[in-house]
Amino acid sequence: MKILTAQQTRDADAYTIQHEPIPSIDLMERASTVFTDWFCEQFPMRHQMVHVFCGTGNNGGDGLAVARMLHARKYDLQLSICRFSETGSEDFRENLERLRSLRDIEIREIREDDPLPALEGTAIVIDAIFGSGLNRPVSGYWARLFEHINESGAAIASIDIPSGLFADEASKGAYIQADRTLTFELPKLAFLFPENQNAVGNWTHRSIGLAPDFLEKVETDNYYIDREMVAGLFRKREKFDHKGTFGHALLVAGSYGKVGAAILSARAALRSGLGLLTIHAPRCAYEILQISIPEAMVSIDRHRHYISEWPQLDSYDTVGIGPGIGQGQMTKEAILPLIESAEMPIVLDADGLNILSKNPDYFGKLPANSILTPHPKEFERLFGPTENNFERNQLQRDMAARYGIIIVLKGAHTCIALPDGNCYFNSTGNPGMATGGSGDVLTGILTGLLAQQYSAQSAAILGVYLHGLAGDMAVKKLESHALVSGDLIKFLGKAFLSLHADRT
Ligand SMILES: NC(=O)C1=CN([C@@H]2O[C@H](COP(=O)(O)OP(=O)(O)OC[C@H]3O[C@@H](n4cnc5c(N)ncnc54)[C@H](O)[C@@H]3O)[C@@H](O)[C@H]2O)[C@H](O)CC1
Ligand SMILES: [K+]
Repeated sequence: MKILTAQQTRDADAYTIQHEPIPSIDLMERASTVFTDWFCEQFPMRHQMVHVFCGTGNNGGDGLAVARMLHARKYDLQLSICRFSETGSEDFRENLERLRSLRDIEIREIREDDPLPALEGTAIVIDAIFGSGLNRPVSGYWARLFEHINESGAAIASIDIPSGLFADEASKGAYIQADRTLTFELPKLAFLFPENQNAVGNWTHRSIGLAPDFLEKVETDNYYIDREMVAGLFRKREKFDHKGTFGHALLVAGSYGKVGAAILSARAALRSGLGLLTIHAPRCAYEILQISIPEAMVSIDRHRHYISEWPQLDSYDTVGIGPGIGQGQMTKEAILPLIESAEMPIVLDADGLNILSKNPDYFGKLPANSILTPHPKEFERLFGPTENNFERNQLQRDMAARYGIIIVLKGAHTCIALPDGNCYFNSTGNPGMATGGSGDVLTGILTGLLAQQYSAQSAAILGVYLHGLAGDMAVKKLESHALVSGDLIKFLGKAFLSLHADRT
């Protein structure tokens, strides 16, 4: 699914009006009906007061239409228009007329420096003040109004985007802190960054029927990973496939006290359909690995506690490096030449990344299309600090392009930056997965998929999605406090199965 900029959304809007064709007031009516239906599902109780705050642009027009629709559905309403402009957009004015003709909804107007309106903590606020047309940060009196609404204790539902938030750049002014947001047609980039989590709350998107041919053609470099995209990447096994078809991976993992990371990663690799797995680990891990993962072969380092060498790479389709290896001098001296000698895309995680970050001259030696999986702190160590998530996203994109690698920045919406400049944001996963070993599991999945000859791009998108999906399935059975990373491996099979269902 594509992510569009505010300008592209306006273009989609205009194209739909012209080519469907549909009068713009009717498109607003359609959008408002979509919001109203969603709102009634979210807040089915009709005894709470609903206070609709409207601006004077088209987002405000939506708010007026929604008020009319909720009135017809017997909700108790109060309505306030924030008078930024005396005229307002054409569709705003038309909806104001329609609402006035009902006569039984009181329409209050708020002008700059008026006393702030009374707002009950038990009310529900519908935020229709600014939409995607916001063109400067909100400050002064209107910022105080936003603060008043945010602090009222009322539940807040935003139409399209929380007012004051920019859809595709960092937000500097005041913004509404919604509990829930329904956005029209496609997700907005700002929703995917953690700094905006307290603005968008629990968000969802629904189609308002914007022109499919426009959405098909419009060019973007941002995508939201959905089931359809992933089902298209996933390959089913054929009758005459054998273990040789599914590749042989080498996993370089573990050190004294961190053999568990190697186990988690190895199990995840095997559960993602890998043909053969060899784990290269220090001597202290030998019995532990042989007993806990009978499916894997073990290549033993001459050092008892740390990795200090690596096996010949000729017989492997890929190498996963990092889980639990530590950052000792010996390990560094083994890992850096390993990176340099690999001729196929590899997966680099955890201490593998930390070693790399201290040796930036090795960035350029990474095999093309290698997958790096930093969390935000590791990303910062690798590529430096940034002011906000939009800047960090740009840096991620630039680094992926410069070094011809895939950077998987882990987070609530893990972002996969490809060498071609495109970014894919994940839609699966939950806070229960923020637990030790979760990253080791992802490394295993990615290594397993790469060895099976998925392209590095497909492996990254499919692997990240499956990892989150397994977490979503696990959390339904276990609740997020109780989830441990080993559970992700247990639910990988179910996650694969659900993709099967989409392919048949
Ligand atoms: N595109 C769609 O798919 C549809 C969108 N709809 C809704 O329309 C809004 C976008 O409406 P637009 O009129 O372009 O913008 P806003 O309502 O956000 O209002 C902008 C309005 O306010 C002025 N302004 C901007 N920033 C500030 C500020 N900081 N302080 C004061 N005034 C400001 C600006 O000059 C404009 O006049 C979209 O989000 C949807 O909700 C349609 O209903 C249907 C399809
Ligand atoms: K809004």
